[in-house]
Amino acid sequence: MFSDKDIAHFSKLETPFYYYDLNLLEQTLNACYAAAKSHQFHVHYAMKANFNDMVLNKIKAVGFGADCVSGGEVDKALAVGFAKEQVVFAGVGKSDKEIIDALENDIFCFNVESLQELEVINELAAARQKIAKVAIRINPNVDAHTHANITTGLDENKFGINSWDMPACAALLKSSANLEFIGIHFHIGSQITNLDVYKNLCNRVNEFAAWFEDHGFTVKVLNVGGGLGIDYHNPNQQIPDFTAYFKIFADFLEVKPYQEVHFELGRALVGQCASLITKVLYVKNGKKKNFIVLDAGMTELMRPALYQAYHLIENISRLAAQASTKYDVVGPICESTDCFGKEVPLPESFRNDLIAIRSAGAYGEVMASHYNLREQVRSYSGEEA
Ligand SMILES: Cc1ncc(COP(=O)(O)O)c(C=O)c1O
Ligand SMILES: N[C@@H](CCCC[NH3+])C(=O)O
Repeated sequence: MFSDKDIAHFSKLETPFYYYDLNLLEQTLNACYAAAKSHQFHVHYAMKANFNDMVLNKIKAVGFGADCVSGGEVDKALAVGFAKEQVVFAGVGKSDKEIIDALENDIFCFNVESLQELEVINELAAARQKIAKVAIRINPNVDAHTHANITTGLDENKFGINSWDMPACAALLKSSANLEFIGIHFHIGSQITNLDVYKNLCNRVNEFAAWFEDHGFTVKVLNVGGGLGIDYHNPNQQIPDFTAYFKIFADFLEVKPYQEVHFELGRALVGQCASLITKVLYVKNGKKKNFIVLDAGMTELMRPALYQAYHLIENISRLAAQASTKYDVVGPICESTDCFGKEVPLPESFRNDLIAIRSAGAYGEVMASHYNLREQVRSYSGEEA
């Protein structure tokens, strides 16, 4: 929800830009931290969701670790001051250079996604007289019941090591002198709103942890990934129910006294704290359709074009007016999928009206591109208002 002061401030800034509500971010982080702490759970923030400096600084200050998916993210996490013991490196395609840099930086662990990657990390660690801590990312074949394009834990997905490869994985771990097995890792998908799927995940985590322990390994870390969704239809009910989320794991995971439970939340922490603020360039009233053409497009926020994702769209120049007209709200990019919403009910809208596209804090600014040689999208926070 924007105050009159916010909107007056926006009208002085060049659009389009991401606007971050850092107070809301802080409240969300504190709620998550407290809920996790009550079960002694550890959270590594999934940096891929948003690596804007303003956001990362708040997250680091609360005390979360960083879950990184590229050498660039590892470097950034260390540069903004996350402790190396709190940096985890995941990803299905780590390059040799990225692995070497992470080894040199002595990060906490690698979440390993294939048998070949285990061999490569062992070789690269041996060449440097290092011991690499590894957690095995297991593909548990659990359906996250989310959009197919953001499901990661089914047999047909590219992520993780499949259950039938566990004997080979155990053998490799035993024969690899430069690997230290610390635990198991899972991530079944993103924007999960049906919390019941996490019960299925917990059952699989329990089975795999028992399997590794039966085969002579000590499983110190149970990393269950992230994926908690947000309510894109109600951006003003902003803080996800972290208590209910963590309670599922507290109730259904079998945790031994020497084990730690790790989470990698992204979207739930940052999703509601930003909006993309854009301006109406043109209004086109056709016979079949009315169009609003914005100065932001899929180059600034790709989710609708990529996953037909819903984001609430508001004309914040006319908040008091009735939503009397239906518009297709589109961007300036030369692609027909460059559309933020079809038949969106809005007040009658005019050139230069400010439009807010809500819930854009996660996978928004970080997925922006230069397609059509667009300028890099700007960002501001309420602290500058
Ligand atoms: C391995 C891993 N961990 C954590 C996340 C964070 O997911 P989310 O933003 O849905 O919490 C992702 C992205 O889906 C991921 O691939
Ligand atoms: N980028 C996706 C989520 C993918 C999560 C990364 N594993 C989104 O915008 O919803």
